[in-house]
Amino acid sequence: MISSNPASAGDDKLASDVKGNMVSGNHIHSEKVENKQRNFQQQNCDILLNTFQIKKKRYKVLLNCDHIVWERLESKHSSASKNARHSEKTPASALPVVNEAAAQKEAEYEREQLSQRATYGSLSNVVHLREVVRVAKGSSKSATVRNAYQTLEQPTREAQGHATPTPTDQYLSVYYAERIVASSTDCNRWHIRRLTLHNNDSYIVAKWYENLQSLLQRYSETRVKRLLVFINPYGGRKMGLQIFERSCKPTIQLAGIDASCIITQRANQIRDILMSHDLTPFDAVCCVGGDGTVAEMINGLILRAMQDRNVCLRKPDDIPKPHLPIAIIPAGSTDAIVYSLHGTSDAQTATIHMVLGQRRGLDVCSIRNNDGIIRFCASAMGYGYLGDVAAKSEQYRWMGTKRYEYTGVKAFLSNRGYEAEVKMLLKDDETKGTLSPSQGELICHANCETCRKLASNDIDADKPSSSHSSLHLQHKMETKSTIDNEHSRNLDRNDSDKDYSNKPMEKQTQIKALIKEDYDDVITSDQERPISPSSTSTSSDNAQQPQYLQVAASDSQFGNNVPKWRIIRGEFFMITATNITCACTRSPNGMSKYCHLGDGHLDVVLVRKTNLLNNVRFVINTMGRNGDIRNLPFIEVYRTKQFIFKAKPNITPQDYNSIRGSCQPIADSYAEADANRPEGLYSSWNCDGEVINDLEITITSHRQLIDVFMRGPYIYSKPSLNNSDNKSIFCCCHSDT
Ligand SMILES: Nc1ncnc2c1ncn2[C@@H]1O[C@H](COP(=O)(O)OP(=O)(O)OP(=O)(O)O)[C@@H](O)[C@H]1O
Repeated sequence: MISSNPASAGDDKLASDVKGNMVSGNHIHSEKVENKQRNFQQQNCDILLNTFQIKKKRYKVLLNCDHIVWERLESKHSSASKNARHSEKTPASALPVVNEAAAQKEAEYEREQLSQRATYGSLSNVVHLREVVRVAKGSSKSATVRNAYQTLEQPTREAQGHATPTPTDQYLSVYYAERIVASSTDCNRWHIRRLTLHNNDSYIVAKWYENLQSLLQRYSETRVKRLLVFINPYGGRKMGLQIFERSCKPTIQLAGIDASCIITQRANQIRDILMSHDLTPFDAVCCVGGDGTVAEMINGLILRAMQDRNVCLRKPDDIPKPHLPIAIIPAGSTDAIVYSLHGTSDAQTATIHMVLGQRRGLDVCSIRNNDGIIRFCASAMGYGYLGDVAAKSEQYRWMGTKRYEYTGVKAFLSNRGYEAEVKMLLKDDETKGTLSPSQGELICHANCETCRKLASNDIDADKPSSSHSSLHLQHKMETKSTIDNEHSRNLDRNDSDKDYSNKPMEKQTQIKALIKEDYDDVITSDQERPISPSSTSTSSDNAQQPQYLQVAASDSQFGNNVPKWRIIRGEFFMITATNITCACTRSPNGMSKYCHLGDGHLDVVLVRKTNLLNNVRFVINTMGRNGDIRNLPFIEVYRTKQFIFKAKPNITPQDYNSIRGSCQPIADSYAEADANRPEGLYSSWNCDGEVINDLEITITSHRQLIDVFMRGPYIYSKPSLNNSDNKSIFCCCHSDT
């Protein structure tokens, strides 16, 4: 049904679009209009077209199944000149972008979304109903605002069987979320806007209100109604409560969400509450805090799901997915999880993603020692530099966020490298070593296809390492590694003396020598393996690629693309396994720019022990927007589902028993545990900001184990300088890099 205001219907493009009778100008595509009409019929929804006043100007306003569209009513002359001005603007797609492939994908999606706008005309304002938070009516503008913030939506009198009263309201307010594209570097913040429509005919206002309410019902299933909120008043600048009051509460009220808030009194209280209380009244859990608080919430929900299904908490056969989705409001010191999910650590943006109800699965890692699962981790696990920072920073919490800078510098200067062995389960195409971004690597973004794809042919790596398949592989690997131990130890010793600083080829050859590959039954040294003609190409591009990548290419030609264990030993400045990019305001690209939120893989970043200047290069490249650590010769990046870490491979059982153990950083026992450690020999693991002192751990990625209210970051699209990859490395010591 089309209801239109007879006074002005049919005289402008908007009306002709809707009716689909005429096609005028470049903006209207008859096919699209037909499709739209078909959709309308299928969904049996009314189309409303009326003239309203918006800020005392007359607008033609259209409501169809998905969109509210409004277009200024004005003289043809001024409209034509505006159109001309508009067409002069440079299209966004013409701008060069940093990650072209990813930005192109995102642009495609945006175009799809905006195709509606093209159908309506370039001067139309369009809001998708998916972004509408609330609709309210009233006899005045202020009355609509008052009504919008009222908590309960009373059922209409009609629904209760009473006769409908004569409508009197002449104002209608639509509250919707809008992404702010303030600049190329700042395109991920959202805010709430209000569109107030005025019409003297209160029947029209009532009709619009009813239609909007019924169309919004479509989204009600995915939107939160009853929310459990944990507020950590202790994290970050101790502003959790204020952030919630100022940035979240108004939006939560506007969305009509019934929120129950708990202010935490101690560490681990969130986990304990989630594991012991009845959660059935809630349909989502939210935390206001930093990464440690998020980790607590995720651990609590996963352990609760395991407990509810009577799964062994230490050695489960399978890890069940919690049924409650989570929302995260940033109020910590780093807020890397929120930044990686939304591309910003703006609290209102995080709240908007929660109230709009769009969710995506987030990978979570389990961390195990010999006794079973220690904890689950959602962001990053770091040994070496990051571990030292976490271990030392807690005692300086009184410094606030500055504690990371202070302990960061201390840990940086005192890092002499840590001996370790890493075993990873890799497929050939997951061996990224120094794979350059130009080779088609996509940044995870809103509507990311990599995360949507189902990994149907993957090994069952979501099963814990205690499951049969993993144990089998692990056992074989252990046997091989014992045979091979002596030889590799010699190599490792040599390796620690080497300088990788500016010799990529030499470094690649050394790395190649350090990698042992396990083809289930046979250990084949790189030298013995066939090199295909393509891998011996003399092109300069290929010459820059690591040798073991070339070997990997030859494997796939032999059809051997099953995951294999690879062992890497050496001395490292830092070993990091990232679940997300780990971006934050200080490091907008994060530790692993190309890590995906829901692909079931970890990015393992190995930073070899080199010299102080190279460590500085690494830090500068991690912090810069244009830097890419993968181009640095002493860094290797791998993508794996599971990896096993051993500190100092020749550790004795006595050493191990005296050192191992994990604790919360806030606990008093922390200092005690640290005091037992031999100075400078071992680092700790930093898992979501918590310290783990175990020296042998297995980390497994579990694909999309928890649902989070998010869309993923939108791609940063600053015009590039068309630099080659290497040019984007910042170096403090070489003018050419
Ligand atoms: N009332 C409280 N008193 C003391 N500790 C608390 C309290 N509530 C929560 N905690 C603990 O505080 C720890 C630190 O909080 P959180 O991680 O949120 O802040 P942060 O460390 O400043 O931020 P980030 O992790 O982003 O750097 C958490 O591990 C949590 O268990």
